[in-house]
This record gives sequence, structure tokens and C-alpha cells, in this order.
Amino acid sequence: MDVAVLVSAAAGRGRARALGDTVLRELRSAGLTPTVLAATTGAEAETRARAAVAGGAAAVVAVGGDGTAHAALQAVTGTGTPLGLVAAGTGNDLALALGVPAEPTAAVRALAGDLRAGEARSLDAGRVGDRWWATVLCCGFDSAVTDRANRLRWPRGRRRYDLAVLLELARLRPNEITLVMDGEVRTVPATMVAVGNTAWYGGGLEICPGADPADGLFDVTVVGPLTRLELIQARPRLADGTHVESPSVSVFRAARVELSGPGVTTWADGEPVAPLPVVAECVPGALTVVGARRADGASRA
Ligand SMILES: Nc1ncnc2c1ncn2[C@@H]1O[C@H](COP(=O)(O)OP(=O)(O)OP(=O)(O)O)[C@@H](O)[C@H]1O
Repeated sequence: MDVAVLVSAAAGRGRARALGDTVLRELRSAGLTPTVLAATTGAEAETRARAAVAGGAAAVVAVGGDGTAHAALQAVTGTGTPLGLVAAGTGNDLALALGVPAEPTAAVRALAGDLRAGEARSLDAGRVGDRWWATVLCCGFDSAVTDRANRLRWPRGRRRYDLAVLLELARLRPNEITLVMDGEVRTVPATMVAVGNTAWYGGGLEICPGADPADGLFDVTVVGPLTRLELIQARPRLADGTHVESPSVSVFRAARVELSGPGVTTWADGEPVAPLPVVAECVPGALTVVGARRADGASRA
């Protein structure tokens, strides 16, 4: 059985590259025939993965973080070809939501076992235009921070993100966002809006705690106007999803979410998707995964 493998050299500050040989060895010893797809950018990875799927690969295995999975998603979603994950990024929110074993050897064994047994899980996927995503599409404060962090050349790693948070806090103000959720229109001042297929984003923040990637619906978390202090105080509550109890936070469920507002870019799976306005559609069963141990609403499992 031929399996295409994406190894993102940059992911996890070199962790994915360091794991490449181990992953290939484990795949071979499970009786599979892996081929590493040579790619140095996300766009190249998408092109190679699409060709591998068209060529009949039994699965695409993404060794990296959410950005690597996002590249693989563009090739597999809607095709029935399964995605396997080996978590090796700084953010592994999709692997977390699906219960993929954190230990790489165990992750490879789990996905190889499913492939050999012909077992896979069907999950919903988010779509904006022709872009697929699997975790959370966000806009507002959080996407401005990600945008800013990507423009900063210094410092490296987590501290770049922390600096971006400080810079964006300094210019914090809510935007008027219009949401149309399954036809119902609301215009609200929002600090941020998160459209969740799964619960986590940003490397383990449970922004949409009730999101179930197998229910055909998004969970939409809308955070209303917050002061700087309130936003800082809300951050730890994101780690366990208790922010949704705050009176400033509203949660909705919908299969189709239109978002419009001024000068805001949406991000999903840690990657830029499109500037507003966008229409996000939840496409039931569009994504097939192997090696997942949980796919029915992570926080309830
Ligand atoms: N096969 C590949 N080769 C090179 N780059 C890739 C490949 N696949 C994806 N990428 C790109 O590498 C970047 C980092 O990948 P990823 O998000 O998986 O790792 P990460 O450690 O979580 O990174 P970050 O925290 O910077 O998002 C993404 O922007 C992605 O598009």
C-alpha cells in the first residue's frame, strides 16, 4: 500500500524533520510503502499531495503541525483518501482534537493499523471558497495577532507571539462584524469570532469547547467588546474552555456562516485563508482520517 508523506522541515522548529526517518521506518515495518513528497513550502506541499492522491496513494500522512495538515487537507478533502497525522509542530490542534497519539511511533502505528484494517473515520471539514480547513476559522483580535506575529522578524518562537499579543493589545478595539448564521443575521461589536469545526486553536486554546467535527455544524464563539484587562484575564480561561461562561461570550451553532466586517483577515489551522467577507460552510463527512482515536466532540470524550 503506497502512502504519501509530507514532512514540513520548518514545523516544530525542526522537530518534524528530525522525526522523518522514524516515521518512514515505522511505516515500512507496518508493511506500507511510504514516499516522501519533496516540498519546501505549503503551496508546493499541496501540489505534490494532490498529485499523490490523483496517482492513487492510499493515504497522505502529514508530519508537522496544523500548517502541514492544512496543506495535506487541500489534497485529500472531498476525495475519500484518508489523512494521517504525526504531531510535530508548535501547534498540533487537529491531532489533539482527533485524539491522535502524541508519541510519534504510536501515531504511525495507529494510522498504519487503520489502513491495514480498512478502517477510517469520516469528519466534517470547513470550506471557504476553494480552501479547506479542519480546526477553527477565526477573525478579530486573534487573527490580528497571528497576522502581526507572521510579520515580525524577531524574536523567534513563542516570544514572537507574545510580543504580537502586546502590540495588538495596544490597539485593541472591537469591530462591527455582521454574521449570517444559517440565514439569521446579527451585527455585533466583536473582539473576535471563532468558527469551530473542532475545539482547539492557537496551540491548545479551547476556543470552541463544544465543537463536534462529526455533527455537520460549526460552533461559533463570539467574544463581545472587552477591555484590555478583561482580555488578559480571559486568556487563561481559554485553556480549559470556561471563557464561554462569561457574559461577554456567546456561542451559536450553524452549518453556514457568513462573516463581514472591516479590514480583517480570517485564519484557519494557523494559516491565512481570506479577508472578510467570507462564507464558511461545514461540509459533512468531507474529510477521512486514519489513526484518530476520538472524533465525536473532543471535550465530551
Ligand atoms: N511539506 C512541507 N514542506 C515545507 N513546508 C511546509 C510543508 N508543508 C507545510 N509547510 C508549511 O510550513 C509551515 C509550518 O508548518 P506547521 O504549521 O505544520 O508547523 P508549526 O511548527 O506548527 O509552525 P507554526 O507554529 O510556524 O505554524 C506552514 O506554513 C506550512 O504551510
